[in-house]
Amino acid sequence: MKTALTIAGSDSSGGAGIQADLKTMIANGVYAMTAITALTAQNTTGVQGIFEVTPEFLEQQIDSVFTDIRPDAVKIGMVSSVGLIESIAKKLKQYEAEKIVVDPVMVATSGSRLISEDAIGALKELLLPMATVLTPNIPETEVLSGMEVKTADDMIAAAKYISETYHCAVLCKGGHQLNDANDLLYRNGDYKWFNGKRIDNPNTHGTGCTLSSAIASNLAKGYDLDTAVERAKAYISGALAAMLDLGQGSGPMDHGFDFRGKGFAEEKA
Ligand SMILES: Nc1ncnc2c1ncn2[C@@H]1O[C@H](COP(=O)(O)OP(=O)(O)OP(=O)(O)O)[C@@H](O)[C@H]1O
Ligand SMILES: Cc1ncc(CO)c(N)n1
Repeated sequence: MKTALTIAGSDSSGGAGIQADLKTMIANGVYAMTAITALTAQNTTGVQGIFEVTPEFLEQQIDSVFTDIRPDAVKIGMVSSVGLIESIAKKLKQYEAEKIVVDPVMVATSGSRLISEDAIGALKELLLPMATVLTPNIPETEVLSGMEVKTADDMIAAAKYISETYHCAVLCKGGHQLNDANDLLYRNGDYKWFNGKRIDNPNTHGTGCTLSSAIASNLAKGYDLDTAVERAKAYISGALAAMLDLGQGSGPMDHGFDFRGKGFAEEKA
């Protein structure tokens, strides 16, 4: 079985972060492992608290994983401080990790900030150049490029800048801000649109985490980047289309939609 590691923060409400990553990886057919950067006390209405692990303990978790079950792909999500970013960069270099998906998490869907200002510099300098693919949404694309993004052409210009500056492929997500389901992949001086069907669902907590984990899972299984993005978008469309409606804010998706109808969930219930 292929394996994937998520290095990210825990979301107590289960819709984003580590929990979304685990659910997504299982649903996409890989064995999932975790290195937790922080615990958040969080729900669909906001983030009530953040408790970071120390860089030393994050390194210990990454050591434990790589020295035993080597991940075929790695997804990096919420990393809120410079020390944690330095630890991840050091350890992934040491273990020569491959297929790294970086989701440059900055602000939760609920509007809460998940990274310190100085950590953005470290993210750019240390993690972006290691990424097989980077998955910013529009606001993150603006921060990373220093450009304003209001149109599809702006997305192309900003993704080109980020890709050329940090030498990585960039999947700029249209998301809730621009055209919902249409994402742009910029790579090696060329670009390609992945157009999804917009699903009319206000519950989008954790969409970014879910997409990046689904891409990492499919890269782990050996699919090329285009196919991995295609398959990840099909998975997220299914999870949104299941129309789960939980909580008082922007709720989570149904990560297990594909298990149902096969008798599995019902039999085990
Ligand atoms: N209503 C929708 N219908 C279909 N696909 C969607 C919809 N909203 C978002 N997506 C897709 O979900 C994926 C995640 O994009 P999005 O921009 O929402 O991420 P994000 O803003 O990083 O998420 P988060 O809210 O977790 O921070 C993208 O592939 C995007 O195209
Ligand atoms: C822990 C965590 N990571 C990422 C996000 C982004 O959606 C979130 N809300 N919480």
